[in-house]
Amino acid sequence: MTAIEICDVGPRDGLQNEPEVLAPELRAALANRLALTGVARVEAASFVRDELVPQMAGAEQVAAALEARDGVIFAGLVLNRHGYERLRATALAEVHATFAASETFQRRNGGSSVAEGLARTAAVIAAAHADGRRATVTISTAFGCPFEGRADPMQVLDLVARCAAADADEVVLADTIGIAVPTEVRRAVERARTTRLPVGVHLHDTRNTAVACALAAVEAGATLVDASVGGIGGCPFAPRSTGNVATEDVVYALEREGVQTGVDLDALIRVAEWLERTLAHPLPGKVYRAGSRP
Ligand SMILES: CC(C)C(=O)C(=O)O
Repeated sequence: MTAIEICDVGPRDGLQNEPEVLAPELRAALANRLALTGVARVEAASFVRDELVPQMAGAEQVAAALEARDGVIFAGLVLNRHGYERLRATALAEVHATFAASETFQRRNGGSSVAEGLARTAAVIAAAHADGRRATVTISTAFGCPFEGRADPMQVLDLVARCAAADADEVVLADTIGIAVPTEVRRAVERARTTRLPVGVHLHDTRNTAVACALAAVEAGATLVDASVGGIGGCPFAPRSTGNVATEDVVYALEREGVQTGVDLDALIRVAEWLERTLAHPLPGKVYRAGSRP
């Protein structure tokens, strides 16, 4: 049986698009609940400027309120060395450095060119390794950009190769605007694996293709799937973007297809129910409403 890792990005990518700003303690409570469900990793915080993403303010307080648990890695997202310096002062074991494949998106989201985003990422990887931390690189808009359209698969492969040359521990291909279909994802994962880096995918369900894309990615050898409990999320810098694929929807499909995720689906559904009460609105995910079985 294949086994893969699930990274729940709900406390970061999910909550960053909620109209209500949750206090750091509540965001940490979500991460701690997720850590009890068997997910391998939780992306708990984002070390970005408060004025750009107010929902992520107080990342240090989130990190301080996390409860360490065997077998679960808590990670934080950064865009540059400044973000990494903030993360460095915390106990987070893994950094997720990110830049975009598209020039326009990288300019809006990261304030730089793609080349500069890559250089910043390389600097984060070096600093993280010097501190004994794992460094994953997430390439956003790896399938398409809201401003430039479809991504060039060969340009994305070149970026993956550059991440490998910069000694990344893993690369994650992000479908920021939920535009990909399974065949594209399968080919992108296969190409990225030629660099010998472990490859993950980060999927948004904007066009209802994300669960199928996750299955295709795993068939192609992806070892990590990012997803968000309840399917919350979006991107403050991508017009009309919607949530990440719901973690419980992906776990249901993968497990039924014989892929081990290590996640207790019923426990995860209880977290989605708690989140629905906390946010006081229904979440986009399907399985938490339908239940894990008839
Ligand atoms: C910023 C990145 C990591 C992201 O969340 C996305 O591309 O969806």
